[in-house]
Amino acid sequence: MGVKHELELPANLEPMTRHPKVPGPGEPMRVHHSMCFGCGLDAPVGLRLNVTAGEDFCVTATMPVVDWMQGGPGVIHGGILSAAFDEVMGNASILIGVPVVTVNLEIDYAKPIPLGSTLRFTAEVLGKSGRKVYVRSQAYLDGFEAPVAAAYGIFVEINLRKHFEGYKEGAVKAPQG
Ligand SMILES: CCCCCCCCCCCCCCCC(=O)SCCNC(=O)CCNC(=O)[C@H](O)C(C)(C)COP(=O)(O)OP(=O)(O)OC[C@H]1O[C@@H](n2cnc3c(N)ncnc32)[C@H](O)[C@@H]1OP(=O)(O)O
Repeated sequence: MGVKHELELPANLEPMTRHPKVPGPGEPMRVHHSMCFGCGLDAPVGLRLNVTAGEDFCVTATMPVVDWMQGGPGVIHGGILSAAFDEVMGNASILIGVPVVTVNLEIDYAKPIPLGSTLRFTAEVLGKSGRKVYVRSQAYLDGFEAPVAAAYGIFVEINLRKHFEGYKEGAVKAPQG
């Protein structure tokens, strides 16, 4: 069946501006947390996604599909792909300069994705309405014609300090030295 679904966007989308301090097109997005499962370089197990800023409200990313990501024999686990979409779309939201967390994630899985392949992602912020940020992402194996999977996410703006208050004591710290 392939990628079939569209996110219903509200009518009252607000104009967005790209934050002046985010990386320019072609530059790497900054790791938001070194122990993050999605992008952190110190995380003991993680996707270590490399996300690159694009034009306007777009990012791209690549992810090698390695053996520990296996779900069915020889192919990626759907939850791993979902986590990758979450991370890539969260990074796209950074371009409009608001700290967000995911509240809703929808995925279309169109083709099995073999271990040993490299996934390429595109993601773009479609709009903002109040605290809600609407994002879409697609994943490709060869070229950019037919996506092998696609995702829509709704992210909600948070007050970073307040949101994580009470959880930081339990945070896993990066190894020293
Ligand atoms: C790792 C994190 C680092 C963060 C640093 C920032 C760096 C930038 C990102 C980098 C990349 C990260 C990528 C991974 C990101 C995750 O994976 S985050 C982890 C998973 N997500 C969570 O843990 C979020 C858990 N949820 C919550 O804490 C609370 O629901 C929230 C998000 C604080 C919202 O609660 P609230 O402040 O009480 O607000 P509430 O009125 O309930 O909702 C606000 C609006 O959202 C709407 N909404 C709420 N839930 C839903 C829903 N499920 N569906 C649709 N709409 C909804 C409400 O209807 C409301 O709409 P309006 O009435 O304003 O029109």
